[in-house]
Amino acid sequence: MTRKLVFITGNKNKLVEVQAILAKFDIEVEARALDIPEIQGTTLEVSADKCRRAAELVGGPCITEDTALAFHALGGLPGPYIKDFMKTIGHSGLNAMLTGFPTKGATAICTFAYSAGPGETPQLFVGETEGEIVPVRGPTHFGWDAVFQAAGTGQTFAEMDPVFKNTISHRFKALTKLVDFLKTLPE
Ligand SMILES: O=c1nc[nH]c2c1ncn2[C@H]1C[C@H](O)[C@@H](COP(=O)(O)OP(=O)(O)OP(=O)(O)O)O1
Ligand SMILES: [Mg+2]
Repeated sequence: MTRKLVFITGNKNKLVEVQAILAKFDIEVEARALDIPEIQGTTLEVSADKCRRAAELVGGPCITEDTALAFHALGGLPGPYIKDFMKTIGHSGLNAMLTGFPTKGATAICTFAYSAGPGETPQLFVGETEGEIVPVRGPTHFGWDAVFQAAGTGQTFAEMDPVFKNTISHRFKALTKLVDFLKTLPE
């Protein structure tokens, strides 16, 4: 039976990837384009709080997702604050931040959260993909895709066939964990 999930996100590119990945698991995604306020804290704290607020807003079960980009040379920053960094300093700024540091290594971290409804503690599912920050290569329409070269591929996420990105990405890895969890719930 096809399962339906309500996904609260203001990001159309995320939605496209989530729908493509979950279609393979026979899960239909109903999107609500709400921009949920995000607190400061660890990626886990930000993710759990975002989902708690989303469940209150929609009044039922839902999923949310928070994406972080952790630079190894900077102790994991910008982490969950990558969106503000992108907006403020852009692709070249992300490269410039690492000038003089011995490693350009970065971890893309995706944290999905599932809440069974208002007042229900969100369950978290984390996926990570290793890579490094490189000068822009490929289309620039999705966040930092064009400056993140995934380890072992020689390609930035932006250069890749989207179908391939969806088999190695932080998002794919987190979603497989969410799918395993959903299988334990009644239909
Ligand atoms: O696979 C990705 N490849 C490249 N860039 C990405 C990816 N996934 C998220 N991103 C960007 C979007 C935003 O600049 C930041 C995460 O912030 P984040 O708060 O999780 O996303 P968002 O505010 O755009 O949407 P949402 O309404 O789901 O919170 O990293
Ligand atoms: Mg956000």
